[in-house]
Amino acid sequence: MFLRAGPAGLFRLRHALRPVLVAAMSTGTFIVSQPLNYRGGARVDPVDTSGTEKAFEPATGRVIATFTCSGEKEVNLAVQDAKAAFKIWSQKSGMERCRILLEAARIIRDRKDEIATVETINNGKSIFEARWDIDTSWQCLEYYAGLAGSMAGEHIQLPGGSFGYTRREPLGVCVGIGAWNYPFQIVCWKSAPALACGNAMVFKPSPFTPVSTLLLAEVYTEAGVPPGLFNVVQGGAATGQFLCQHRDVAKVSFTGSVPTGSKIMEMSAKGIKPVTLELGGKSPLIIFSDCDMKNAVKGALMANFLTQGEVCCNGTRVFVQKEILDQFSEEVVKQTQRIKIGDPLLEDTRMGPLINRPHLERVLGFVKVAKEQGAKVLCGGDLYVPEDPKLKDGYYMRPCVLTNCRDDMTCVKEEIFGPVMSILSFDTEAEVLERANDTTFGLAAGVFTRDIQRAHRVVAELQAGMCFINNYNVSPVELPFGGYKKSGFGRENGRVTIEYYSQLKTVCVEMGDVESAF
Ligand SMILES: NC(=O)C1=CN([C@@H]2O[C@H](COP(=O)(O)OP(=O)(O)OC[C@H]3O[C@@H](n4cnc5c(N)ncnc54)[C@H](O)[C@@H]3O)[C@@H](O)[C@H]2O)C=CC1
Ligand SMILES: NCCCC(=O)O
Repeated sequence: MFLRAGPAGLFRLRHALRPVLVAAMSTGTFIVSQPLNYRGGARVDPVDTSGTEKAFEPATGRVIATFTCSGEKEVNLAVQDAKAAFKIWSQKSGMERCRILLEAARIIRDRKDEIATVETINNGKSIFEARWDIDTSWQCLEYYAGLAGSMAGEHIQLPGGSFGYTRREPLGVCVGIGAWNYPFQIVCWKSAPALACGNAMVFKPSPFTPVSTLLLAEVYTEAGVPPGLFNVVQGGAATGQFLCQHRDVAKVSFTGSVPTGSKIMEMSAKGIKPVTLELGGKSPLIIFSDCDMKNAVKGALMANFLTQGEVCCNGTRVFVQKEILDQFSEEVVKQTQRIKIGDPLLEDTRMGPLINRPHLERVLGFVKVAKEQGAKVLCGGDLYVPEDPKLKDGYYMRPCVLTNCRDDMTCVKEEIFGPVMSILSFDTEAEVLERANDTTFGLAAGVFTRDIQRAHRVVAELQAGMCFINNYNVSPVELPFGGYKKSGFGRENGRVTIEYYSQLKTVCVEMGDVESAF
């Protein structure tokens, strides 16, 4: 599918052909034949291996790429290239970095349809949604481009004309490790602040979704970052471990599950490396009886069914005040049954396939256990086989709404990471707050009410890093995103993320004589 990048003429030809290529990309046709590692400003095959992996098109179950996982030598080469590029990049002014990041944002905007199409093919989410993800990706680059030029330290006056100042300095080579649910957005949310602060990055995508990260690598090169500033190594746990344990890596930013996050923290602790951990969740969404019902129902769908429910911050525990339980459930079911499932590249599809067969079976298993434990299925929760024969081996299921749920059920306690909403009823504000917080996770939470005092009182009590009032799962890049408790720490997006990709140097300047104790 991708033409090889080579001389400038061929590069221009590829640009000219892009709209045609995008139009030609349909479900069941895409194959990746180029190398999937990126080092020194070009696609490369790894010099050594820690196994091979296959990437699939979830819509059809077809293999779209077979690739080599990077071994220790390849990881080392990527880190050394990043180290060399860091020397050049970290010496640039904030405004110079700003211009290059803005150019990268512009290229992503121009290539939005192509990147969204590749994302849809490899992840399974609908093209409609993938375009949203690409928007939040270039917006992130634009946002941090804006901050790059204004990063500064402080000047502090001291007695006798002496003074101090602080310098905000980059960390060095940062590692990013991503999950498969938002492949392009995740790599942008990590690399944009890292590069804006003057760091280099080596990124490892999930082996399930290796493809779109390469497009970002090419975009950065085209925008003018030094070769080696942004490198990609492919692979699974072994490759990730080589990265985390590498002595020249200054920081690890990880998105993924709690057990892997815990291992990453352990490895980083050995090297005293700072980590950002964006982990799982089991977030509460609280619907009070005075809510705007139409918006609350829309919010519940947004909180549960984007990306086939494979979203870490989903509000999967939907607490509904008893007075409106029946009306709310009826309306949610009606709207859920209208969701169009099928070929994710079709414009009117709103739910595509899950990421792979084992994950689909795992999610269906949760529904089965929920029924055994007494939950009632109001709709969905079963396999879906689209009529189109080319989709028959895809990983589809109908979105599921469960009611009669109790706090001790597996579907209410564990992260399902699929399109399964659990409805629970409640009586009072105090009761629902206690139940909402009764979890080891703390990524997100939401509340729907028309009572403004109650809305703020409730979010102040919720133990979650990302709270929504009268909406859910919107992702403005200006707002910090991250978890409490086992959902992790550190933040992505917003001004505060600068703190996680830079360090402060304090300089103390004596203007008089040294007052010595000796
Ligand atoms: N808080 C957030 O922003 C998000 C959290 N997640 C969470 O991620 C999970 C789903 O993603 P998965 O990819 O299945 O998670 P995962 O933890 O299995 O894998 C995540 C990444 O870590 C790598 N990895 C696995 N073992 C490793 C090791 N020992 N050392 C270094 N790297 C290793 C994987 O290859 C992959 O790139 C869910 O729990 C979900 O809630 C997903 C997206 C966003
Ligand atoms: N835009 C949603 C980010 C959350 C996630 O990566 O799961």
